[in-house]
This record gives sequence, C-alpha cells and structure tokens, in this order.
Amino acid sequence: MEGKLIIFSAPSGAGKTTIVKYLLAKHPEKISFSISASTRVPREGEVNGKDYYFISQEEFLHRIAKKEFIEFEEVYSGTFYGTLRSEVERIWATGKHVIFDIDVEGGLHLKRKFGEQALAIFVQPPSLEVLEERLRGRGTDSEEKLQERITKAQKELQYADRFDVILNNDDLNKACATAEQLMVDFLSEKNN
Ligand SMILES: Nc1nc2c(ncn2[C@@H]2O[C@H](COP(=O)(O)OP(=O)(O)O)[C@@H](O)[C@H]2O)c(=O)[nH]1
Ligand SMILES: Nc1ncnc2c1ncn2[C@@H]1O[C@H](COP(=O)(O)OP(=O)(O)O)[C@@H](O)[C@H]1O
Repeated sequence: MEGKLIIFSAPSGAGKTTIVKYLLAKHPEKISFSISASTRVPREGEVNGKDYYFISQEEFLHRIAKKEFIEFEEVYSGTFYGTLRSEVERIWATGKHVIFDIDVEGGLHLKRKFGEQALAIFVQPPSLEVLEERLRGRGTDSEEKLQERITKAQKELQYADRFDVILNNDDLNKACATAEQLMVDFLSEKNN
C-alpha cells in the first residue's frame, strides 16, 4: 500500500527538525520519519538508524550505483544525503505516512516526483540574521561549516514560493500548531 509524503524543507537552522520531532511525538500512529542515509559525522546524541543511517562515502556511492535512492544530493561539499526507496516502502508497509526533513532541492525533487501524493512545506525563518543566531545557538557546527550553511541558506530562501505552503517559524509554538493542522488536513483528504 502506498501512503502519502509530508515534506519539511528549509535552510539549515530554520527549525524543521524541531517541528518534525514535535509532529512525530504527537502523531506516532499516523506518521513515521524517513531516515536518510548520510556520510556526515554523527553529532553528539545522534543515533545510527534513528537520526540517519550513517554510512561511508564508498558505501553511499555503491548504493547510488545500485539505484537505491529516490533522490540524493551532495548537500554540503563532500557530504552526501539521500532518501532510500527501501525506507519509504518500509514505512508505507506499516500503514503509516512518511514525514521528511530534507533540504530544499531534495524537497522539490520529491514533490515533482510524487505530485498530489506529497505536501511540501517550506519552513521560513524570520530573517537571515535570526537563522544565523539559531545556528550559533545550536552549537553543532564549526565556523567554517556555519558559513557554508548561511551561504546556502541565502540561495534556498529564494525557492520558498515553489512549495505548496510557506510556514513561518517565528514563534515555535504557533509554527508547530500550524504544521499540525496542515498535516491533519492533508492526511484527511481522500482523493490523492
Ligand atoms: N536531499 C536530501 N537532503 C537531506 C536528506 N536528509 C537530510 N537532508 C538535508 O541535509 C541538510 C543537512 O542536514 P544536517 O547535517 O542533519 O543538518 P541540519 O541542516 O542542521 O538539519 C538539511 O537541510 C537536511 O534537511 C536527504 O535524504 N536528501
Ligand atoms: N521558533 C524558534 N524560535 C527560537 N529558536 C528556534 C525556533 N525554532 C527552532 N529553534 C532552534 O533553532 C535551532 C535550529 O533548529 P533545527 O530544528 O535544528 O533546524 P533545522 O533542522 O532546520 O536545521 C535549534 O537549536 C532549535 O532549538
């Protein structure tokens, strides 16, 4: 059985992981997280097979060759991320819908591929300055990586209007409540 796809995309630091985690905690019976494969080094507290499937670049390239990805990207120089077909099928087989935390290009790629079966939400930070503050506050990236994320964010913000919905994440509680409503409405639509 095929379910639906709920896609959250945004520049790094906009708050998509926080919002996705909120929805997963609140609706575990409806949705399940698409665990991406990544060649990134795990952050403090991240668990292999829960946050990501952390794999080597060699294995990633091998899986590209075997056509195991629905989409993949070199999101930051030298770091690959990708959605495994097996992951989406595994979740659908449990009767749940799939929720994604994925970069802007990847989100648009999935939307193009799945059309009405997917809801693509762009999480909009109040400003680039606030985005930078949030990234610094999170404290997970070196100055170099932070600058790379901010440069990429400037480009990504221009793609917001290609998404089905733009979700403002100024007040986190409001953003979570709106995201929940959007999701519940979309999942209750029958004809897609
Ligand atoms: N295209 C694509 N992007 C992904 C995938 N998984 C994660 N990403 C994105 O890669 C970027 C980097 O993720 P991460 O290193 O976890 O840091 P974050 O930016 O703080 O969430 C984020 O924009 C993620 O949403 C994937 O499977 N495909
Ligand atoms: N509305 C908000 N107001 C203030 N801080 C926020 C808000 N949303 C998220 N954050 C914080 O900003 C940082 C980046 O959020 P995160 O969810 O990791 O973003 P992303 O997954 O888009 O990179 C985290 O430290 C998070 O707690």
